[in-house]
This record gives sequence, structure tokens and C-alpha cells, in this order.
Amino acid sequence: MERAQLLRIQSRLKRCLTPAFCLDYDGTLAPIVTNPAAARLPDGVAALLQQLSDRHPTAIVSGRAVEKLQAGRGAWVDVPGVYYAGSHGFEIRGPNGSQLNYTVAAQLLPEVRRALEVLHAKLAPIPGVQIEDNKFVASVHTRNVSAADLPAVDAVVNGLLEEQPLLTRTAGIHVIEVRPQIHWHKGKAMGWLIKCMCEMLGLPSGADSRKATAMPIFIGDDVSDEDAFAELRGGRGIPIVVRAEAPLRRSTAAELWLRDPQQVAEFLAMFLNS
Ligand SMILES: O=P(O)(O)OC[C@H]1O[C@H](O[C@H]2O[C@H](CO)[C@@H](O)[C@H](O)[C@H]2O)[C@H](O)[C@@H](O)[C@@H]1O
Repeated sequence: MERAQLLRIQSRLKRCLTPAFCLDYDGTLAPIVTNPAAARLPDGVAALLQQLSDRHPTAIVSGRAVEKLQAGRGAWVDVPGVYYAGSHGFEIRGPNGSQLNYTVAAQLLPEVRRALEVLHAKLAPIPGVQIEDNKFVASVHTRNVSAADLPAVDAVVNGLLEEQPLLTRTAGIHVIEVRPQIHWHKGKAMGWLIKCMCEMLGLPSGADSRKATAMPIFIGDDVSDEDAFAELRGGRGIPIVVRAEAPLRRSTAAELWLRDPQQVAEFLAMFLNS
């Protein structure tokens, strides 16, 4: 990260007690891989998250279902002090053993289950399609689908939404996602999480005092992260996009830039050495 960017961060952090880290998973902490089921944290990153969460409020805000990330056999993050907002924020959980367990739009879960069944049945004939169950979100991966077949995938998803208007579609990197149609996203989830983290850590948590308490640092690489970046513009936080190339100003609401997950890890490590 350039010196000018670091100075901007330092001057914003001077106005509050602590940074609050909200970190996307795929493409931010874990490098992008062709098989969505194989995306894992690089060596050392779980330890880094542990140390970070010992000192500062720290959360993973991801499109993945919380179960895949949080704890237990085979969980991909499994760091005791970390908070989670999974399924793009539809499910929020506190660290292992905490009581915080909040879901948004639980009444639409049966709709998402039904959508998964329909997608499996109708997309099975199209080579390369992978369907991932992210609990509140049905993710249709198109990375391995030929360009000629993409319109057919689109048509199936649009047909499904005609039958299930309580759901909507969003787009990510080679993925179409079907989720509840309500005004909730990573940005809203981040705001709620920070309030909860301040409360649980005994930090001032009222709407006004929070501004001087926790300064959100959101790092993400994907379309859904833009909702969180937008909430933090204008000094309300530190929105950082992860991209291989420096982003054009209009292509993101983020104000700062890191190149890849390795730079993200280096950036986070800085907060342990300062
Ligand atoms: O919010 P995130 O944690 O970034 O999750 C967004 C989506 O990430 C995953 O898909 C992406 O990463 C895969 C593994 O590197 C890659 O194969 C895929 O093409 C990317 O779109 C995840 O599988 C999705 O369910 C998430 O919504």
C-alpha cells in the first residue's frame, strides 16, 4: 500500500478508539480458485485473524454460509474470537460460544430451499454449472460454463424468479446468486455487526458514540462488497477494494486499494506490529 494511502488511514484512525475489521473471505482472505469448494485461507492467516481479534473487533463478512466458515470439523476459518456475517449478511453469529445468533428473512428460507431444488433439476443438463448451497443464498457458479451456454443459465434463473418473486438475483465473479428480495446486504449487516461487537466487547455502542469508538475497515473484492464500501464513504470508515489492477475511480465505491490476498495479510499484520 502506498504511503499516501497509509497516511489517510492513520489520520482517520486517530479519531477513534479502535479499528473494527470487516473482511470478505473469497478473493480477499482466501485466493480465488476454480473450484469454489476448495477456497482456503493461506498458511498463517488464521493465526493472524486470531491475533487481530484479540486486539480489535474482527468479523468475516461473506457470501458463504456461516457453517462453512465458523467452527467445527472442516470449518474454513474456525478462529474463536472472530464474528461472522454469512450468506451476504443474512446470518450473523458471534464468536464460538457467544449468544449472538441473528438471522434476517428466516421466513424466506423455504423459498431458497425450493429454488435450490429447481436450479439443480433445470441446470443439470448444462455442462460446467456448479450450484452451491449458502443457506440463505443459492449460488450458481458459471466459471466453468462455456460462453455459448451462459444465456441458457440466465434463462433458467430468470424463469425461477418469475415463479418465486420473493427472491431476487445478484451477480458476483462468475457467479449468479439467488437470495431473498429484501433491503439487506453486506453494508447493512456490517453496521449491525459493529454495534453488536461494541456491545459485547464493552465498548461505547450508542449510535453517536460509536463513531468515536470503532472505525470500520472493510476489505473486499467482489460486487456484493460495494454495498459495504458505499456505507463507509465520506469518512464514515475505510473502504478498501482488492483488485489485481488499480481500480478506475468510477468502478468502485472503495477509497483505497490492495492488490491481492497476500497484500491484505501484510496490511492486517501491520496492525499487530504498531
Ligand atoms: O463474499 P465472499 O466471501 O467473497 O463470497 C462471494 C462468493 O465467493 C465464492 O465464489 C467465488 O470464489 C470461488 C473460490 O475462489 C470462485 O471459484 C468463484 O468463481 C467466485 O465467484 C463462493 O463460492 C460464492 O458462493 C460466494 O458468494
